[in-house]
Amino acid sequence: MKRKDYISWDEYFMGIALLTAMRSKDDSSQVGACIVSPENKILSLGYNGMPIGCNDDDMPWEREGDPLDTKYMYVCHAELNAILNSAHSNLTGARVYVTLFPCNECAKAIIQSGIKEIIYYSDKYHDEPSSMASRRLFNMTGVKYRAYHPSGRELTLTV
Ligand SMILES: Nc1ccn([C@H]2C[C@H](O)[C@@H](COP(=O)(O)O)O2)c(=O)n1
Ligand SMILES: [Zn+2]
Repeated sequence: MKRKDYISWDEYFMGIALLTAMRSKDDSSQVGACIVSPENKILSLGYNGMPIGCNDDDMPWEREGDPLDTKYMYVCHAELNAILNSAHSNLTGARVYVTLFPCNECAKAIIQSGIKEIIYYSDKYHDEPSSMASRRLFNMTGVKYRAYHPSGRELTLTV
């Protein structure tokens, strides 16, 4: 008999985005992104982290203070990393599952890459100018976005 309690595509890909986020060294926000083709094939993954070659232990992870001593000047966002990690894939018509709604910089990269849909888990910066600009960009360019509605299913991994 065919199993009935298999996970949905949305649960599967958001689950992978959440797992990918667990690689992040950022203390306050761990973000993961999973880019998926129209045929439901995973094209790329990314999480927020320092650029290749920068030692995580030598970089600032602070949120406040002298801008040069905060993480914001240096960290690569999950969505951008996922796009850059997919260098050999065509992202036209793809969708991205991301654990945090994209900032305006990632919104620009998403649009330019050809990704057409965003499924996001958290929208905790909804009222920040960065999120407002992202929505403006997505609305103008026809990129769809929707909140992920957690199914409540608990997935346990023993690693
Ligand atoms: N869509 C986003 C938004 C933010 N990030 C990264 C950038 C930082 O590492 C962190 C946000 O830190 P916070 O201001 O919450 O302390 O998340 C991202 O990867 N994608
Ligand atoms: Zn971003």
